[in-house]
Amino acid sequence: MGIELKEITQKYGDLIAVNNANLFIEDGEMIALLGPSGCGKTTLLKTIAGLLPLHQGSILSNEKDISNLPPQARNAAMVFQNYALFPHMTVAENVAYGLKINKCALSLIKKKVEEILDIVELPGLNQRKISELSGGQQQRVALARALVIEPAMLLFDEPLSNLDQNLRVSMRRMIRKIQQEYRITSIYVTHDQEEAMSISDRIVVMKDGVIQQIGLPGEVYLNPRNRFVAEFMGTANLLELNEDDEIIQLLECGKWASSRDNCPGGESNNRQKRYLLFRPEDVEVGAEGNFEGTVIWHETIGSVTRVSIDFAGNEIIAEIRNYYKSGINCTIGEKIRFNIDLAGDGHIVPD
Ligand SMILES: Nc1ncnc2c1ncn2[C@@H]1O[C@H](COP(=O)(O)OP(=O)(O)OP(=O)(O)O)[C@@H](O)[C@H]1O
Repeated sequence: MGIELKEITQKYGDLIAVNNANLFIEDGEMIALLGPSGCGKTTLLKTIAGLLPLHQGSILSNEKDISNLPPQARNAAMVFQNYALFPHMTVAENVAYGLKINKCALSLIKKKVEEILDIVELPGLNQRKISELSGGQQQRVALARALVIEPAMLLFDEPLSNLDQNLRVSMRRMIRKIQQEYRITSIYVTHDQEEAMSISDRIVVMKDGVIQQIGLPGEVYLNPRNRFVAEFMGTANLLELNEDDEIIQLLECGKWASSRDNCPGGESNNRQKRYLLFRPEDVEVGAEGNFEGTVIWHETIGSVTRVSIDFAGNEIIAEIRNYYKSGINCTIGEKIRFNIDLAGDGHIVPD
């Protein structure tokens, strides 16, 4: 089911929680709503679910206006951070709940519950009480309960926030696999850019109630529309440009200078601050580097080492792969040489 949000504005009293949101979600697509706490993600999700009355705008589902339909008529299922399960009921009773409400035959309920528990990899736990399950298992039950009613739309509100890192990774793979297999149109709210990138077809980045950018994960990462998106999507090296683009001259990068008219930031108003953006993986540390800076700090986690370099008063973060085998020596306070690869996806971004 395709969903279209048209000029949605939501308010709590005087506070504008969502400001003129426009978005088209394709049938079977998984969209991540990404942004910091308080930016309006949950408000937008609840609005789509019908849990909040619409202040302004409209919601279309397969071109039919559903703006005023009650939640139960929208054929949507929600999965929340806090699982929202009935603790005194068994796993099977929790999963069967929606089917019972829909007055399904008992034999069908039993079959469906077993099938769905298999899909979320919880076979054989039908009779366990919710309180006897781990957090990860409880979230799988919540997912099973959402899936079992075969919704046209799945809405996730930070469903993995309570789980540890390893479980989050395995759960998000499971969610993505099921979502793709059954092609359920889905919206996934998160403040974690890594989760958004890994789970979705497209990402919608929000700030202060306003959609900042909509795009494929790679697009939003490589070509952020502004400084906020650049920083929210991962570590960003941002060198502020003065009116003469002094830093570009300093970098002596003709290729970059000639490509900058093609990027959105390149056309921005001159009075607005503008930055040259590149990511840590675009900085190549090595003795033959054209530039020199001073090491401020460095840390190694697994195979990746991050080095912070003071470069003409700007802090640049570089990434070194296999530092221990690389022969590169990072010592705090010592000079280090590096190159910056702007040829591919370096960009000028406005504030
Ligand atoms: N019921 C409410 N009454 C008044 N203000 C609210 C209500 N719910 C949310 N808000 C405010 O609306 C804004 C958007 O909140 P919302 O919960 O949609 O953000 P969010 O991006 O989902 O945040 P989080 O990631 O912390 O859940 C915030 O400023 C919040 O304080």
